Amino acid sequence: MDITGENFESVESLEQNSVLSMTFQRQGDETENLLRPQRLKDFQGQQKLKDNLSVFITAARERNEALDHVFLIGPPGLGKTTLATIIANEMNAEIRMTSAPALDKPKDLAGILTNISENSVFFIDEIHRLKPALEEMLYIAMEDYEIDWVIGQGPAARTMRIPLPRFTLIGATTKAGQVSSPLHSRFGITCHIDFYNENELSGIILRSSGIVGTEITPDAVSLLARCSRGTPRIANRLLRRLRDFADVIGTGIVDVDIVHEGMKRLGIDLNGLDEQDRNILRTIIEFYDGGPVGADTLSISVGEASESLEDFYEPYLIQKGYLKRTPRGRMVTRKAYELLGIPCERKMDEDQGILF
Ligand SMILES: Nc1ncnc2c1ncn2[C@@H]1O[C@H](COP(=O)(O)OP(=O)(O)OP(=O)(O)O)[C@@H](O)[C@H]1O
Ligand SMILES: [Mg+2]
Repeated sequence: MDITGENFESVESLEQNSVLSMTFQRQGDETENLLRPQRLKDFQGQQKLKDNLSVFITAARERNEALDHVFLIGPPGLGKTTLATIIANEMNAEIRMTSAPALDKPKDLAGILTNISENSVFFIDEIHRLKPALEEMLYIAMEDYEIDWVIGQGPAARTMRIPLPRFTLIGATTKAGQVSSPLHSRFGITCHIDFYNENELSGIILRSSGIVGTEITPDAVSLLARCSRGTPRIANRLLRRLRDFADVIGTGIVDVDIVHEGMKRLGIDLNGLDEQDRNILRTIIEFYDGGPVGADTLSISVGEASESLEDFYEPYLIQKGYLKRTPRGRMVTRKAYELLGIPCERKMDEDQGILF
């Protein structure tokens, strides 16, 4: 590790910078924070995950230990950051938040690790983007609660081991496949967060409407849940837009008519698909005869960054059975043709609903 004694001086200020940049980012998300549950009991859905977490948290608290390191995996907006905050709250622990792209040099990470308090939570978002040198430092920190520090340069250089307080690392990622296995294996608790079903989303919409003070009818809650893409962040965002429509063109109450009108105006269908979702499916059908088409080619064709195509659009289209990822590229299914009302002339594997 190439941390020199003179770099050590600046470690603290750098650490403050990376935490500061996160603070600014989070200030922009005030409404989201308002709706963010703070306790496990308010976190809707994901029952199995909550039950397990609750056991691990209780056990760690009773032993007065730091919780084992937690790895949170799931598409954007499903509650990774929320869960990290909840875990810290339930552990009565301090939380430090940063994201891997904000950690540039090993000293940035060392600065945070050497400044955290006993049993606190350290949250690293987008952990798949951690640089290799930092990842190596994290291995030792997670396992031995120490970091290696090189003092001096050349032949006079010597390594010092600095002990760290016991802490809980929470790493979050939308791309579990890009996290190296040595890092993955050092997390004692792995949580996969899946898309939410309509019941769970209804619970989230009801809770949020109570917080923001929007009146919404039970039928409208269920309909909105269907249109929310299995994603709490989208459910909350759509609820805010529907509140606008209800206030300006309706009676102030979000009812089924307002949901229908709002979804029409926002270009969202009753499966929760938006214009870009349909554009992706239509592009694969019309330009690539249903596929397969490579991810990079597809991203250029639909004018969407490959990151958001892979992290945001594809997981839901795959989960809903409109798209498949195959070794040769992306392919649409029969369901996609049906959705768009395009006759399919290619043969289908009836079992899998895919073209061949
Ligand atoms: N289980 C849940 N119950 C209630 N609200 C939730 C739940 N999960 C998420 N939310 C709401 O959705 C919003 C987005 O969640 P969060 O920011 O935790 O997602 P994320 O997984 O961290 O997304 P990203 O990958 O983009 O960072 C939160 O502000 C919160 O209000
Ligand atoms: Mg997040």
